[in-house]
Parts: sequence; structure tokens; C-alpha cells
Amino acid sequence: MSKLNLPTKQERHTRFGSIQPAAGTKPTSKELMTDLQNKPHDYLFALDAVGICEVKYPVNIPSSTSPTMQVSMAAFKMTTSLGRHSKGINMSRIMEQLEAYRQENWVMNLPTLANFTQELAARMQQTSAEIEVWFPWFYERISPALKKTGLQHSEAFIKISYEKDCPIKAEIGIKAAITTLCPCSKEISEYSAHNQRGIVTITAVPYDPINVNEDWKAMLLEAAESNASSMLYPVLKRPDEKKVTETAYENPRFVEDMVRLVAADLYEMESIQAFTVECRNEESIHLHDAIAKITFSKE
Ligand SMILES: Nc1nc2c(ncn2[C@@H]2O[C@H](COP(=O)(O)OP(=O)(O)OP(=O)(O)O)[C@@H](O)[C@H]2O)c(=O)[nH]1
Repeated sequence: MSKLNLPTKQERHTRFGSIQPAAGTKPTSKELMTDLQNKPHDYLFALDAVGICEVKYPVNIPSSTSPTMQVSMAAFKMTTSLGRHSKGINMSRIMEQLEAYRQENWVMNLPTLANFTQELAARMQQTSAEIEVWFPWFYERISPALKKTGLQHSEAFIKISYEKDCPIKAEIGIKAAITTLCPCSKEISEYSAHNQRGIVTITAVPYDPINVNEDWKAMLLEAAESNASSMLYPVLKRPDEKKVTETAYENPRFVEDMVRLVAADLYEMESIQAFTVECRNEESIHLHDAIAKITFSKE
């Protein structure tokens, strides 16, 4: 093939429609630019929350299980309140703060995220701030018969709510995948029973948000998995697969059974004040899913 005689990159851009920037009349230095967000007026209403979401950022996550320190990709929602006489917040400051924490190599847990939230409210000169963050948390999972190790993950969740002169509030959570085997199908069929992947979502309010001693991620995962027909495993050889299949048959669960059994475990956890448990089964004999949910407070 003969060699193409391409124009320069700049010439190519011009040919495809790029133009030179206009001279312009508006200021280009920051000091001379209007700060619209901080122009005082009566803007009719105060706001509960304004900020940014879908912010993907790497974070260091501590864990009681191996790997005990891991870098994960978190999705943040970060908001503050806004007074009636302020037009807008300075949104760039939220990302500035997140980047400053990253450069400090921070380890994200409940106390450090509580500090982050409180600092954000101060930086934005607002009375309240809220951070919600979801991140994949990885842990080693060993197969039930041949003890083969692989890495698995669940989605973990932290929400911190800061309000000036009030105690910090927190919510923790996990979204874990499990196997459920249908009790009805097992009961009525001559052999076999349909089973499916269930998604258990737990959110919980700890009594003392800053001093949750246990690795709450492991604690909530245990509540979801130990009540399922079977856990999921990354590596399964034939003896493992036999064990998993038979364990599921020995422990049939409806979605209703799942949320009630997980709720019982959470009820027994002394550090948890209130919780919500949802189970969604991706049904293997339908196109639709089966769902159940319970919300409970010990207060
Ligand atoms: N408040 C507000 N800001 C927005 C909106 N949409 C985009 N922006 C952001 O406005 C930002 C620039 O504003 P600021 O953060 O106030 O920038 P600045 O005033 O130079 O920042 P400071 O030096 O911290 O005062 C950009 O990061 C945009 O992302 C919006 O709907 N509301």
C-alpha cells in the first residue's frame, strides 16, 4: 500500500472545522471574574443538599481479612446544605478536598470519613454535609472441600451525615450475592429444585458511628451469607461443586426467609441500632425477580 501524505495535525483540525479562539471581552483572570455563587440575595429557599455525585476516586480500604489493605475504586456523592441567601456552593472545593486527602494517602474508614464530612461543611461555610460512598471490598474466599483460594468482592457502603452542634450520624451497608434454592420447587418436584443468584442489600445504623469495633463489612457479609442456601465462590473444583450443590439443597430459602433470617442476626448484633434488609432473587424460572424487604429499629 502506498504511504499517505497527511497534512499536519493542526491543518487536519482546521480542515475538520476547528477555528481560532475569539478575542473576547470578558476577563480572563480569576480576580476579575464575577463570583456568581457568592452573590448575596434572597434566593427564596434554603437547600437541604447541593453537591456532586458519581465521583469515582481510588481509596485505601482497611479490612480484617486478607487483603488487609486494598486500593478500591469508590463512587462518592458529596453534598452540603445551602443557606437562603447564598446562590450556590463552590463545587470545585469538594474535589479539591478529595484530592488533598488522596495526596495524603488517607485510609477510608468511619472516623476518617466523619472528619472528611465535617471538614467539608467548614470549607463550604455550611451547617451540614453528607457523604455517601459505595466501593467494592475484596476478600479471600476458600472453596468448601479442596480449600482453593480466590478473591471475591461485595459492594460496601458508608454514609456520614454531619450537622453543626449535633452528633455525627452514620449508616453502613453491604450488597452481597448469594445462592438461594427454592423451597417450594424442592417440596413439589420429584427431583431437583430451581435455584438462583440472590442479591442481599443490608443497611444498618450503628449506635456509635465512629467506634464500630468489628470490621463491619465482614460482620454484615457474614449475616447475608450464613443465612443463604449457599455462598458464592470464585474457585470451585468438582468436590467443591458437589458440596455447594448439596448445601444449597439442605438449606432452601424464599426471599422472605432470607430477609427474616438476616434480620434476626442483625437484631443480635449489639453495635447495631436499626437496619434494613432487602433480598432480590434473579429468578431462573422467570424473566422477573422476586423481592422482599424489612426495616427494623431497636429503639
Ligand atoms: N454551584 C454550582 N456550581 C456548578 C454547577 N455546575 C457546574 N458548577 C461548577 O462551578 C465550578 C466553578 O466554581 P467554583 O468552585 O465556585 O470556582 P471558584 O469560585 O473559582 O472557586 P474558589 O476559588 O474555591 O472560590 C466548576 O467546578 C463547575 O463544575 C451548578 O449547577 N452549581
